[in-house]
Amino acid sequence: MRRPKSKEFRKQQRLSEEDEINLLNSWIQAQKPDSGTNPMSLKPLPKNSPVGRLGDNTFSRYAGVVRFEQLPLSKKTKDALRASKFVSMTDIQRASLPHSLCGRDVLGAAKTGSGKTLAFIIPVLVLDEADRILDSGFKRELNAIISQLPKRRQTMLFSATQTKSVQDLARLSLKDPEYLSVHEESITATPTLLKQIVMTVPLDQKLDMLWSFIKTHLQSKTLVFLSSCKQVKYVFEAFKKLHPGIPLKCLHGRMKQEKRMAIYSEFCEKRSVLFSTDVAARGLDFNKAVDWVVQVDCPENVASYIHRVGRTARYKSDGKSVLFLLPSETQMLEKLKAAKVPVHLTKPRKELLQPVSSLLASLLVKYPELQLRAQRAFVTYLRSIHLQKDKEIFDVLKLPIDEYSASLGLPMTPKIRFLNRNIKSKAVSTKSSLVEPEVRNKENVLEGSRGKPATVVFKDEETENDLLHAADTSSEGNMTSTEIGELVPATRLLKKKKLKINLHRPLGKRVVFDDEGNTLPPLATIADPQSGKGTSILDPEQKAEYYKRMREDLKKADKEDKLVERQRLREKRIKQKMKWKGGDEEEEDSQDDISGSEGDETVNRRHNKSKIYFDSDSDEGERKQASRDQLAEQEALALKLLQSMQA
Ligand SMILES: Nc1ncnc2c1ncn2[C@@H]1O[C@H](COP(=O)(O)OP(=O)(O)OP(=O)(O)O)[C@@H](O)[C@H]1O
Repeated sequence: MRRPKSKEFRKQQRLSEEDEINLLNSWIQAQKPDSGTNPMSLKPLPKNSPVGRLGDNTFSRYAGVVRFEQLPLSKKTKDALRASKFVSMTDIQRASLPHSLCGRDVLGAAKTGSGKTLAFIIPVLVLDEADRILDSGFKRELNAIISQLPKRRQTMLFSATQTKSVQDLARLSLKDPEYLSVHEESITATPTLLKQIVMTVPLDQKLDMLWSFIKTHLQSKTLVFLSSCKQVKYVFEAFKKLHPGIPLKCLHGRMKQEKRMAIYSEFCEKRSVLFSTDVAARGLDFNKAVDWVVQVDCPENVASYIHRVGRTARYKSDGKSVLFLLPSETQMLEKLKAAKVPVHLTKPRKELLQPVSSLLASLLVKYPELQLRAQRAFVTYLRSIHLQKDKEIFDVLKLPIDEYSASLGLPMTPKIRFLNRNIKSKAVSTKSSLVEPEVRNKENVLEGSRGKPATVVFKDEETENDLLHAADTSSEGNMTSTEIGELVPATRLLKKKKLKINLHRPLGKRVVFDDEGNTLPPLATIADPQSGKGTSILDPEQKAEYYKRMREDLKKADKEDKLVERQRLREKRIKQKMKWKGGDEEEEDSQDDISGSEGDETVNRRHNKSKIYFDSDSDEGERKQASRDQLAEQEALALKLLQSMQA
């Protein structure tokens, strides 16, 4: 048992802490770097040169040093850094720590994964992801926080895509902040070890493409970005049911914080695919490297792109990313280029495409709740495009909605009310009539999905360079719409005929034609004494004979039907028994996909399994009885019919 520390000991400790603070303060004040300078431009201290107090009032220089040990930090902080194996500082830490330690406000800009967290954690503090926090979406929350802060304070703002807007900074009352942007001279805005690929993919091929990517990268840790919670939920649930051979997980803003943390830790530890919204786009450092970042839906702007891809290739690791761009979104390439983001435009190849739409369609028949998810995913995607600010890139009117709906496995295109309302007026002037599919001109809507049948996809991991077939150009090459069309033609075009119901058509009349093509009234072949067969049937004796034969035929057919039905049920029973026997193994195999994704679901599945066993058993009996009843009913009905005809 730990003995309580004596009063005297605590006093001693307090005094020595006070002494340490006084010493640190004197050191900080004596060696303050000049305001407006970047300490990185100073020479590092020579190795083994003394650190701390050198004489009565002389201290070692701490601006420009490279090791944490050389900074005026408390013993506790230094011990913790050493224990975490942080020895040398990164650029942003070297540049900002000397200023922040002497109490100055800081505006820090450095690439993703470059160590900004420690740069503010050490002096503490903080508004991280500054540009996002200053976004209008967080206005109320930020104002509430600021109202609780003391007037005299030190403020530091950090981001990989820093804001310099005077208006934003005024809101936080920054006082002469030190602007420290350590990668401004860099030729790229993203980490050097990040390999970035862009592919144009028509909307209705996105899921085929994603599925193919996952199936060909089973050994990778992959982070997939989609634009809404509902899309994340649908793709996660549907793909999970298809068992791709790698654990799947999902993360979105509707999850509780504890659940998010659990998924985050699991993803850090295990090779898996994480489907996420932008909730995972910023600040998250997955400590066991993410191999691939896949952006299925185009990010809202370049800043968002940079943060998303920044989840891989962190600090000194390498990483890869791929962005699927719709043919109508290729403007994004120009914006990335202007922001110094080096992307390689890659031609997808057809050999490895594994279409998933038909599998999804079968799943949706089997699981009605999944169909609901698919409908929601469909609507929220269109809404997200509709709400995007950058209209140069995002144009909901250019989307092939019927094809997109079919690609999600949906049997019918759901109604899109918000578009109906907003586009009605525009639809008059625009050729693409998204809200009125029956008059839509296919040429306009299927932009980029014309041409040869399925090309596409990804390369196997081991032979990656062969699989990701480099395009003629990098992002510099402008693509014409014809090129785009040839590049990624549609996997399939599901054309739907609009069925028209003619309310005025005559009802209940069957038209019969004779050999010359003349119309005859219904049942004329039986009733007309001149028409061969009909004559004989109307003869009473022959009629009786005819009904007798019919009855016998019916009985015979009934017997055969019963036999076939019995055989079918027997086979089904045997099949089911075999399935139950082999069920345990199958369940274990599928655990891989289920475990980690939704913990409680594993338990539910186990429950369901036994439930299915008993339910299906009793179902079988009921079904047998029902089919017997049905046959008896049909028999009785046929007899009744014959009798009434005889009468
Ligand atoms: N001085 C250091 N020495 C070694 N590793 C470091 C050092 N500083 C930070 N790291 C490591 O680098 C990785 C990235 O750091 P951090 O998460 O702070 O990046 P960031 O710049 O905040 O990125 P983002 O903009 O994406 O939030 C982390 O795994 C962190 O542990």
